[in-house]
Amino acid sequence: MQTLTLEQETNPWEAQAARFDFAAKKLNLDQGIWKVLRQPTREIIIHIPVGMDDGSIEVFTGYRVQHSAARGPGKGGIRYSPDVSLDEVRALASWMTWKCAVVNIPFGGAKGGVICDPKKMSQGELERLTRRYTAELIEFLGPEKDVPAPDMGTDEQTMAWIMDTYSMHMRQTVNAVVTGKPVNLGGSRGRKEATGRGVSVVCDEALKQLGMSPQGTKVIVQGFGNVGSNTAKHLAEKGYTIIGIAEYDGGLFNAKGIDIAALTAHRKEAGTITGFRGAEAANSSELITQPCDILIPAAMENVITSRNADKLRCRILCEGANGPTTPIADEILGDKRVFIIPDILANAGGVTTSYFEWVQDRMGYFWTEPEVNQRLDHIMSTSFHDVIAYSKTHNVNNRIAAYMLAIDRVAYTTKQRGMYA
Ligand SMILES: NC(=O)C1=CN([C@@H]2O[C@H](COP(=O)(O)OP(=O)(O)OC[C@H]3O[C@@H](n4cnc5c(N)ncnc54)[C@H](OP(=O)(O)O)[C@@H]3O)[C@@H](O)[C@H]2O)C=CC1
Ligand SMILES: O=C(O)CCC(=O)C(=O)O
Repeated sequence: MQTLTLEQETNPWEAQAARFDFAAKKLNLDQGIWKVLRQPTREIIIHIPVGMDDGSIEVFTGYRVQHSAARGPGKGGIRYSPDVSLDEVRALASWMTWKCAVVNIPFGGAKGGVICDPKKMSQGELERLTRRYTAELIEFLGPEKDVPAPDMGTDEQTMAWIMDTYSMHMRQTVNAVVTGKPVNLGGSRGRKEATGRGVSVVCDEALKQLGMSPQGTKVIVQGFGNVGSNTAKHLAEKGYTIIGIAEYDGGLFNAKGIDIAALTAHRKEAGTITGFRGAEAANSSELITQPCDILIPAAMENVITSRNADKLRCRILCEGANGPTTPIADEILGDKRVFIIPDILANAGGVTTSYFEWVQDRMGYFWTEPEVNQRLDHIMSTSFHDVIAYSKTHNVNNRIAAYMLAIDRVAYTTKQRGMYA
């Protein structure tokens, strides 16, 4: 892994491939299956014309990558961002395959993205973009084929538009085609908070593993979107002290702990975390290198690289975001004995509750929020211990253990089905 160039280091697809190759080698994976699982099955690129509010026409590029359907339908979010690229979506689709396998739910992996800036678009423009993106993908999506969900820049309204467009084409309401929908359209209770809740469960398990307790445990969270804000909320409710929040447009620090409920209310009103009176303003990139017990990157990829990994001063790194740490940074953090809870385990709470949503939609029978949360907590804590056990048995770090566990499960199914005949 040390031979990677800086360009490869920050390319999410190369980062995914480096971990995959390393884990596959450790598993002594059959060469043929290795080749099958190393590449996505299908990569779709579309150019989407959208009538803008000012009367002009814009053309947006979108992707849907389906990595593997060995264990079930493709599953994974759709990202709206100006920086999204095919390599990023490829990596995210592969991570979905491994993530679903780590938590042992019956899905493969897929991911979508559209190059656009949702913050600069009106609701009408976003709706037209989403509907045409869905229409272009119509034959590739479906409850038994590929089931999208929200990711950065998309939300439950986006999912409602996808569900409606798909249903119009099918001439009937098909709510199981997406998850992360509004509850009254067949969304699952608990889905909105599920990723952050799941992050908090694996933090609890890590503390037990290391002989620590939530009281007195200091946490810094990067990102205060869906994952970051809900992670902070659940950890604060459990007694952890959230001392820092690092957002794109500025950070906050309070050694005594930030009142997360008050910050959430402030952000709702002001549209930003900056200007919050209950903490000092702080530089976001410096904040993630401040001493803390747990650092939780919950914003985007490549925030921990060879350039800053040696400066981190956390005991635990819990990856709420997908791909926040590069392979070279992994090695540096390994030398520093940082306990890493890898993304494909740590943030799997979202897709796990998406699985519950898909199950409920197909049954037409909906669970209460405590029922959903209890099932989620059970899967997250069991999966944490599965990964730790794998890491001990095979004498590898937690990330490689999670990849090995996942690859082993997907390889087994691929082979058993004979998906190469
Ligand atoms: N939503 C889900 O259920 C799941 C999401 N994930 C992953 O979690 C991560 C976050 O997703 P999600 O919370 O849904 O996305 P959101 O769009 O809801 O939130 C992302 C947040 O990160 C902030 N941000 C972006 N770049 C930076 C940066 N460089 N430094 C600090 N903050 C930054 C954004 O700020 P601003 O608004 O100012 O741009 C925003 O608040 C992604 O990696 C995603 O793939 C993983 C599993 C499930
Ligand atoms: O909920 C889902 O189906 C997928 C969530 C997602 O995109 C992710 O886990 O990265």
